Amino acid sequence: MGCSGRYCLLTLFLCLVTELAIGVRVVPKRKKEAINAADDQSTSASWWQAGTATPFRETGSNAFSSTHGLVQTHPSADDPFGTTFGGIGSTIGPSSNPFAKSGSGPLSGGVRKNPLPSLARISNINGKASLKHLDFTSSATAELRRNPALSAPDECARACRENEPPRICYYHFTLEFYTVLGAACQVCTPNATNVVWSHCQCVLADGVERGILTANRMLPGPSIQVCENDKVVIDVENHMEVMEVTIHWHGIWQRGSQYYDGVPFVTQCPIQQGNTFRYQWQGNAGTHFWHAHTGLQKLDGLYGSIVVRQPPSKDPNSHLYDYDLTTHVMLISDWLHEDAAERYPGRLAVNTGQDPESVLINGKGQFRDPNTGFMTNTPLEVFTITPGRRYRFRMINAFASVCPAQITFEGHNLTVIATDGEPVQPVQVNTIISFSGERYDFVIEANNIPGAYWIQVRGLGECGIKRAQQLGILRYARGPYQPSSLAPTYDVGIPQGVVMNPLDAICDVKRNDAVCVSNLKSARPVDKALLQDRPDVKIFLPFRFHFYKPKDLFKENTYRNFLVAPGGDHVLSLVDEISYSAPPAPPLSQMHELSPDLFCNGDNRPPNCAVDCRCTHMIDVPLNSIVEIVLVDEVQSPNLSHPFHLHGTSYNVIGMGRSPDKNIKKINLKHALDLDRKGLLHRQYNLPPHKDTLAVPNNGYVVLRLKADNPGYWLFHCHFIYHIVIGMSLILHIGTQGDLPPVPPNFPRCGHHLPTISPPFYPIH
Ligand SMILES: CC(=O)NCCc1ccc(O)c(O)c1
Repeated sequence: MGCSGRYCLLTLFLCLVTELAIGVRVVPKRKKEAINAADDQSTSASWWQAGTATPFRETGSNAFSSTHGLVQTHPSADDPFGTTFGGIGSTIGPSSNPFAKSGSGPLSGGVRKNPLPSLARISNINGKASLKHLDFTSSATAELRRNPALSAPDECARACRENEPPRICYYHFTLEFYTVLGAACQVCTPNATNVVWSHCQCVLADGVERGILTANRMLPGPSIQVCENDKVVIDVENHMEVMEVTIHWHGIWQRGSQYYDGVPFVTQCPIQQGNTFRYQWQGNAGTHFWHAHTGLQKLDGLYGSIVVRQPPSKDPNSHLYDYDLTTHVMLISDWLHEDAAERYPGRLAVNTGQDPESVLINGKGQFRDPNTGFMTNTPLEVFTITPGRRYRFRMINAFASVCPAQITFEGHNLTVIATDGEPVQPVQVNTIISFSGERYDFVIEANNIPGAYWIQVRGLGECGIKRAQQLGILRYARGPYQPSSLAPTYDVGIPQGVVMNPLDAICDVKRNDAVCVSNLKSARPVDKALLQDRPDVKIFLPFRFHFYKPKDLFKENTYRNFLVAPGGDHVLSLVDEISYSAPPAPPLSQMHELSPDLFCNGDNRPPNCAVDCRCTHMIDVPLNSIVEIVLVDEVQSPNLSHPFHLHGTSYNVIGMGRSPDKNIKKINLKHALDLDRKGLLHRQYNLPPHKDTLAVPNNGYVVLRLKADNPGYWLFHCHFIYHIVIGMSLILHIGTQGDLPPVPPNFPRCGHHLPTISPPFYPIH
């Protein structure tokens, strides 16, 4: 079968190129009927169907590439090469801040008075309106007007300089129920120069219509890009009907701002519908991201990037790149074509399991309907580079499902220089495998023949079943927009070469085909105290699933939560034989009101706690103690490696691997303890890398160390979203109540209301 008319089945890769130009219609959710419906509407061509004489794709400044693209106009003070990314910003004038008061202060607009060319090449951040935010709602406007100390998002996304005073960067997120391919997509018509107006509220995703959740009607939501020492203020206005929410700032340590970590019923009460909650924190440097931490909302669209930049002098790897552009942030996410809640607890017949249909790169992509072969024609993400230059890319794995993601750039090596925000000694690889919650920063040198090259993101593990993948384009400025090679398919991908983060977890031998996370070396000093032989506290944490027999689960008057895994098993998550359940109010702000009986851990199990023990799993460690955590994978499901994320601080990866004992088919706590006693747990103390999210190899273990110097209640959990909701979490409680900053004034409260039952007002007959 080949191409039939505009469509093609098997020779999709050939047609991808032509499809972009001729505009194939979108594949809607309900397969057959809906495609016919789309056929009926095809006479009124939508603007993303680039069937016009001057397809917007040719300009490089359409709405989609404009937030992440690069055009050759409007050279700025910071951009000696004239390769500034203009896009939207270049169309709406010189100032990013529509409220800019000319003359003085942080609101004085985007024109820099004292450019520092020596820094420009390192951090080529254009101070103009390059970041799409759509957050100038009346309340955001009012706040910026009211408070002249605040800087707007585009003023904060800038080159960072050593002696520059910090800014207060203000963001406003409006959270709503929203739609992919809603009517906004008919309103955002490109103008004569093919530039879509800056407040376009069209969300395209992979071209498949569905209801979603958004912040400021964008996918991903607004990007927070600031300099180290800036203060970041985000007003989160929740307009999601009948939904509570919290936002977690993944990778931000929240030192001194413990109350703004965004964990429901741990650090705050969730934000009710109609309420606004003001988060404020100062970020540690690095590539991070924000996402909803309540329920499954993250998977429905509530996420966005955070970049905290530093002056080049503070980054040990700054000599390795020329540009660190706001547009070269690469957030990858997995994507369903229905609400995430459709898969929880999970179905038995259709749409079983929790595996995504699709993958997005910065919220963009195309989708090939496996039943029809039809492909959507929505735009792919394009990253533009200039020949000879070296670019820092900041990749964020915002996946929510269990699939690892593999990212490969055709014709280009990747030099990994940081992970989870922390610098590492550079290593050159060809492909990076990452897990939910991880970040990898890498340098790409534009040293190939100027042209366009494919970027491929493949979902591995369970995603291999549906062959979920996505493509993007790495484009040389002034070159063609379309790669000359065939589009890589799931099965015939870009050659993989050296792998960062191999799934086989063979990390204790020298090899030249792969680099394990535990082989990375920190590029900043590691606290000596962390590397002592005996940590102050040593915690072994095995984790697994409890498999329910339906007759035990569906008993009269019992309502235990569970997940229907892809194979139909009904499972509950256990860490150290405990399934985490949230307390009714946050211990951080309302500890004195919570019954001590709520809390438990491996040494203090509630009386009569059964095989599916549920309580608020909390482990106390003294402030400033050196803590070692050994995570042991007792899940024993092939293909599944669980990434554990720690809030409040990073840890150092001392070791990872599998049992050296070939007779041991499955590792468990007892065996790991045994290995440790014999000194056979792999540990290495030479500059172990800092991370905050790390996959425990399947049938293996990891050894982590941290200094417990940030007091608070910090969630430590598997970052797979469906595993969080079935209890694969615990609280690492560092220090005591007295070590905490005071509860902010008027901090929202929550909890049960169970007064004594009062006597009736009127006599009962
Ligand atoms: C035999 C077995 O281990 N089955 C469970 C596997 C599983 C459990 C939970 C998930 O989310 C998942 O994707 C897969």
